[in-house]
Amino acid sequence: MALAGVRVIELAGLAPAPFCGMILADFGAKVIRVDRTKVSMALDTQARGKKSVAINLKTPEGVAVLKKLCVQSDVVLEPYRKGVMEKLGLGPRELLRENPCLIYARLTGYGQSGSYATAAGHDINYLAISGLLSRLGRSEEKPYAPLNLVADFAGGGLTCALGIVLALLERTKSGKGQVIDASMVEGAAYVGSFVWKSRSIGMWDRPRGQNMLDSGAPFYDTYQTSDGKHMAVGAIEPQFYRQLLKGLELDAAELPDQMSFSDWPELTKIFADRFASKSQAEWSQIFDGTDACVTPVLTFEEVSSHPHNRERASFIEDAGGQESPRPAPVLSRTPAEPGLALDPAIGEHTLEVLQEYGFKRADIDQMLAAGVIEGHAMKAKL
Ligand SMILES: C[C@H](CCC[C@@H](C)[C@H]1CC[C@H]2[C@@H]3[C@H](O)C[C@@H]4C[C@H](O)CC[C@]4(C)[C@H]3C[C@H](O)[C@]12C)C(=O)SCCNC(=O)CCNC(=O)[C@H](O)C(C)(C)COP(=O)(O)OP(=O)(O)OC[C@H]1O[C@@H](n2cnc3c(N)ncnc32)[C@H](O)[C@@H]1OP(=O)(O)O
Repeated sequence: MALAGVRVIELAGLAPAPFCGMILADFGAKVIRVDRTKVSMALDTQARGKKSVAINLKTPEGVAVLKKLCVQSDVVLEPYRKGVMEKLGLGPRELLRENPCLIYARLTGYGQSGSYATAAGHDINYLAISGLLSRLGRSEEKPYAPLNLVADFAGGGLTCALGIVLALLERTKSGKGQVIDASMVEGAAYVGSFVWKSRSIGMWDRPRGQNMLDSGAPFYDTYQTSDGKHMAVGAIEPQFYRQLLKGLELDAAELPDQMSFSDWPELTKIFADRFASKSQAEWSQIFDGTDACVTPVLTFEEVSSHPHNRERASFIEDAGGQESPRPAPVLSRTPAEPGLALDPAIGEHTLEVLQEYGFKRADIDQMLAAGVIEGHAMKAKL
């Protein structure tokens, strides 16, 4: 796999950093998640392929353990509020002094500087400060956050993973590590570059929800079908729009022009009436195999059995029978091989990992007795 041999220490976080760690693990990195002690349940639902060690970082011994892990690793990924790692004595200065090759990735909402740097926040706040949230939502309605996909995952976890891979690539030339300041505000804004830069061609001149790609246009929207399901329509180009009209059995000569903004609400009603006259399956049959850019809106229960997804094996099932998306993109020679085992329990691999990183069994036992580390597998054996 592409990242085979890369060792990553991931400090346990809420959602974006776990996703970043999962991407690295999917593509072959050895990812060790550092959990807190005295925690019964892992909040990391993105733990595929990771190992877990539980260390109490509020003890000097715990800090020393983490340092020793980081000295032998390529990447440390931390998801805490600015200043938390420094308070623990685990800031970049300390860790890079001991391991100058270390890539120190800091994934936060607001970044490591600026007046919001130490403020708590979540996806919706970062999206708001990026400017993007102001553009999301239907006409005459308040802004709407599309799940926590944009800041947490696209602008956060994924962008941070890109930063880590770039730093690993650069390190092959310089031999040096570096610090990555991944701000979800900036990552989200960057993901939104198209919106920013396509203002120059008038793409966003109209209020929220009245533009071509933000649910303003009748040919770029979803429509309810007679069975209460939905179809997605993305017939932008004239040749595809003609096919949409053909499928809907509408005559272009009797309709307003496709690009007549003022007629879009009327055209939307006409399309909505048509879509409401047949079931999703009937519309799928009509549009499948055409270039009308019309597809059924599938539920999570339906996606893996849709012929296209099934043919590409786009979804995988883990040992617990839970489905999830296959890692993307697909590399021809060194594709990802996602682990299918159940997610690790907190501290499941403490003993195994510490021994692998050179800790003596007697020292491990001592730290275990003192509550510096915890290991469930270890407990079972004792
Ligand atoms: C929208 C998403 C968030 C969705 C997440 C949800 C899936 C989950 C959120 C709440 C969960 C529920 C809840 O916990 C209650 C139940 C718990 C139960 O166990 C399970 C069910 C629950 C219902 C549970 C279910 C779900 O999991 C939830 C619903 C996001 O937007 S995520 C993005 C968030 N933002 C960031 O990540 C940006 C960077 N981080 C931060 O800004 C802050 O970390 C943050 C997120 C604001 C949290 O601030 P907080 O004050 O809590 O922490 P920090 O200031 O960062 O400090 C961390 C302290 O912890 C110490 N520490 C860390 N590791 C260790 C260790 N190994 N040992 C000892 N101590 C450790 C560290 O030293 C810090 O201590 P100090 O405060 O003393 O400095």
